[in-house]
Amino acid sequence: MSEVILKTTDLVREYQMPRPSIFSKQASLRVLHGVSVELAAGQSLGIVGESGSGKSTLARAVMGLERPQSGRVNIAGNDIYALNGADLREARKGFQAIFQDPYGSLDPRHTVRTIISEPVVSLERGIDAAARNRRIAEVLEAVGLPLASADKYPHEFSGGQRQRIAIARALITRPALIVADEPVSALDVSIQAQVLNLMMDLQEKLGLSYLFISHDLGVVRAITDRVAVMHLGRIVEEGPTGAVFDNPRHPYTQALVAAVPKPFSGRRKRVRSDAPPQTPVHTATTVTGCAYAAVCPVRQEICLTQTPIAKPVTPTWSARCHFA
Ligand SMILES: Nc1ncnc2c1ncn2[C@@H]1O[C@H](COP(=O)(O)OP(=O)(O)OP(=O)(O)O)[C@@H](O)[C@H]1O
Repeated sequence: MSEVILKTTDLVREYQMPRPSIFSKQASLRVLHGVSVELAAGQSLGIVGESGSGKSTLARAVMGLERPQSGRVNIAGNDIYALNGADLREARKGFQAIFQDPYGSLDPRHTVRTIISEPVVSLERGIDAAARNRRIAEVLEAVGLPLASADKYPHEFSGGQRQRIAIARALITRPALIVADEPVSALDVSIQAQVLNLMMDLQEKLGLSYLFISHDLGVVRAITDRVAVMHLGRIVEEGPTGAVFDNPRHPYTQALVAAVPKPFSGRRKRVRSDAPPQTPVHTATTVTGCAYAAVCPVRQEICLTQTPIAKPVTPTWSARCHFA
């Protein structure tokens, strides 16, 4: 077994509920009921489940943002809630987050340079301006944005570009683990595929590990090696993604999978750039459950659509896609 980058043990998280009256007893809502998950270095673990099942609460607990009432979060050998001060800052460089909303998560008053460099400024206090600028150039290049983007403001970018900025900010401390909470849910389906492909490329190049939270099983199938299914704050099933989705054992997983539209039943398969165009593109099943694909004339990448394209086209195979 390869090195474990993330291990949560019996996480319990409760929220205090408002008292209906001063005479009522304080009630609490238990959202995580002893959640234990494990992620091997360089791999991706998906967390799926209905809205309200506790996925984001788990993400916040892993990120050290909300202390659980009990249980432990261990990242790269560090017990996160046992650390503080310089030790915590050092450990924090090793894990970063990407959130759902590329509009809300970037401060509109700041330039991209300021936004991207914020994690190094707060976690690597001794870093000088030249080293910081080198890091900014490095991460902008990694996410496919021009260096000139650094001096622009978030409103000057599209949703997909903003999510690239969020990814650049997450990469700047050179983390090993990225917690991605619904990172593509707010994006157009065609842009979702580009961002997912970027995340997969970065994983290959940088050896990243992803804790990938999504309610979209198609997206999770595309990007994760293993998946844990959450129901009412408990993990009810965990295993290799293909096996869990193709042969779900828990009735809740069976219901989740059954609720997904047909194209989802396609298996994960990457088409490499040198692969011959042997599969007619109109049979394409996309990562997002769309059934049609066409090559974008601008980006020369496969774009995904929910409606049929006029006629089958032969893509240039300049991007990876997922086929039935
Ligand atoms: N700060 C909070 N105070 C009180 N209750 C909360 C708080 N945060 C979350 N909850 C409750 O915890 C439960 C789980 O919420 P959570 O956001 O983790 O679910 P989720 O699976 O991520 O849902 P979604 O997919 O809709 O984001 C919900 O019932 C939610 O109302």
